[in-house]
Amino acid sequence: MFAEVGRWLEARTSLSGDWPPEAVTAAKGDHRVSVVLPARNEESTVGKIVGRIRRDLQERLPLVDELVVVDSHSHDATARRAADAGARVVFQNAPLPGYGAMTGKGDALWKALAVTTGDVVVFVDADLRDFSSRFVTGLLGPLLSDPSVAYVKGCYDRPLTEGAVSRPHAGGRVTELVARPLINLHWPELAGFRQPLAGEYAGRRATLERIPFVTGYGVELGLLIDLLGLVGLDALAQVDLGVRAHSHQTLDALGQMAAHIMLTAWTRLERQGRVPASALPYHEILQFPTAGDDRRPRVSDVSVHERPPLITVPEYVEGLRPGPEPE
Ligand SMILES: O=c1ccn([C@@H]2O[C@H](COP(=O)(O)OP(=O)(O)O[C@H]3O[C@H](CO)[C@@H](O)[C@H](O)[C@H]3O)[C@@H](O)[C@H]2O)c(=O)[nH]1
Ligand SMILES: O=C(O)[C@H](O)COP(=O)(O)O
Repeated sequence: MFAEVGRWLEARTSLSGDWPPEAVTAAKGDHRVSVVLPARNEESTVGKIVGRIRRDLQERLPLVDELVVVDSHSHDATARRAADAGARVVFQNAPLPGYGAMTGKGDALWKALAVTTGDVVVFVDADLRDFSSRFVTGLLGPLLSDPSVAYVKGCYDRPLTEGAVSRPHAGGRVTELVARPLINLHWPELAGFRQPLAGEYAGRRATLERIPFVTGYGVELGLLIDLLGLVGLDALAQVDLGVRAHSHQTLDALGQMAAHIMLTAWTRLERQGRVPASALPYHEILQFPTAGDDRRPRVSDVSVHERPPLITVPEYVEGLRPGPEPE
């Protein structure tokens, strides 16, 4: 099995430096490129990322046609910062109102896919602290230059930064302790993805609209597993984007994220007939808070919900794409 992974790594891994922005722009041809940033309370970073993409990939080079920030129920100035920097802001509940309101990152991405128009869509997290537009050009390189590639995932080194101290390679705790072991045990073909939970990836609309989106943090794992089934490993690629620094969540929040990842894996095992539907895991977890004064156990709902493939949504197929109305 790992021989196949080795062959794939050799054939399908590149470096962002392999894809100079000018060459990627030249390869764009008739493609239309949308960039989407899902953002929940990211007022401190979203404007800088949008501004960088605008300057480098819209004003200096004609690479990005559409730049959208999905405001994912923020309580801060995320929407204003994003709009001021030049993005079109879509509130998560606005598109496809007939499908009910939901929360979560995966739901934000599904809504973004519904309202954007690019045939190639790039997703970038809005909490990146050292964003470079090479993240976008690196992800676009393989897609725009090779029609057999359907989806490109970013990978990088991940420091763990606490205050002034930054430990190289110590970040990505859910990735290393949960996601990668799960993938190796159940979908070893995907073991070559260094950062399976990376929020930076790009895909062809024609592919993305054919798969479901888990609404919460399971979205990345769900996409990888479902894409493997839909298009096969050779249509997937990864690009090394260098180093990625972001704002870290609390250990308690990461525990909930880990549960989302495990439940998402379970839904795929069940769908693939590898575990019985009757063995549905419990959907709540009890945690002992690791921060603050109140250390009493707390229960969190970690249920995993899902949006259907957009190609099955009549309003989407008929092109009735709602605009960015306020929530
Ligand atoms: O309800 C939400 C939660 C998060 N986000 C945004 O999604 C991005 C990533 O969220 P974050 O909470 O920073 O996730 P991480 O702790 O960085 O988690 C990693 O692992 C997750 C699980 O796979 C992935 O979704 C993330 O992209 C990846 O960076 C950020 O722009 C958030 O603002 C939303 O839009 N809506
Ligand atoms: O991707 C992950 O594993 C989680 O987002 C945790 O990342 P961190 O350990 O860098 O906070």
